[in-house]
Amino acid sequence: MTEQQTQPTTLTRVPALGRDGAEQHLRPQGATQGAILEDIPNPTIEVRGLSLWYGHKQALTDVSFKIPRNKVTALIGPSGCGKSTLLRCFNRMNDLIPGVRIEGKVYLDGQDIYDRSVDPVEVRRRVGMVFQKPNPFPRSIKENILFGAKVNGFKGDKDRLVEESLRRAALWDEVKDDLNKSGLALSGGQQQRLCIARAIATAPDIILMDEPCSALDPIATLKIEDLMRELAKDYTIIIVTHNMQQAARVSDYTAFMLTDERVSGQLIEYGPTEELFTTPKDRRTEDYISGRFG
Ligand SMILES: Nc1ncnc2c1ncn2[C@@H]1O[C@H](COP(=O)(O)OP(=O)(O)OP(=O)(O)O)[C@@H](O)[C@H]1O
Repeated sequence: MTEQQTQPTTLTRVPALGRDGAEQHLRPQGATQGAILEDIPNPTIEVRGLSLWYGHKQALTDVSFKIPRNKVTALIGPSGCGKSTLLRCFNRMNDLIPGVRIEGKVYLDGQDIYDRSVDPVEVRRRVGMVFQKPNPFPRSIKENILFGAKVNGFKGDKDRLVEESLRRAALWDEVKDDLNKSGLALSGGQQQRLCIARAIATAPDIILMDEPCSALDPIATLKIEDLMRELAKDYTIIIVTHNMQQAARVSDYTAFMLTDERVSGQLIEYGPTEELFTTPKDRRTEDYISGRFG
């Protein structure tokens, strides 16, 4: 566990709730959360009663919430609580893991992405993903951008696509004279922005980011955080982060998840980031954001 994970966020202002008896949790501990449906009109994603098992092991339990369009939503919670599993449900990446069973619904713009009629490849085009460790292909910068576009049968102006994708990922000025250089020759932060540009090039609606800054230094991290805010003007961004300060800095909405001895992968609390960090409704959220566990 990193130092950042254990430190309470400086933005935290927790309410003075009692520490004992009935006030321990505003919601009964261990209760399945059912629907946590903030009033979010026209969400990009709606999750309803989502549960997931890896073989016999349950990793998500009855998760329901709506993810707002063109905002940054952060998934936070202690290690192993199911954040990455939930994130991977949004582009059907869990389908690729043998033995996975899913119940419940994930609607993308009102369409159930697990419906038989839906092509998972099309889902993954609409829902791009950026991983913890930058993973450019061992090809040129230009080829990295064009790869997904080619797979999707892109017929437009390739040079324009490369430039626009790199501009949107705030990388163009740094690489415009070196487009044939290997993506692997870039710095870690530049590689991550190249991966974001590669995701953007397939014209997604949503970009999933699974701890995108955990392998980066503080300066590269701030650049990616600025970029996330910029990208949220055009895309719905969902980020998994261990770093609560980062969640507080970049996200509009935050979902707090927990696995305890009774229930795996529950959504404990969800709402506007400022509210969740300053006036959490559930004692477990308060304990987590103030560094008392996890
Ligand atoms: N491919 C898999 N096969 C079996 N179990 C898995 C698999 N991936 C995750 N799990 C289990 O599911 C649970 C949730 O894992 P997940 O990676 O989603 O949690 P997380 O909150 O993202 O954790 P971390 O913050 O440590 O990355 C954990 O108990 C984990 O061991």
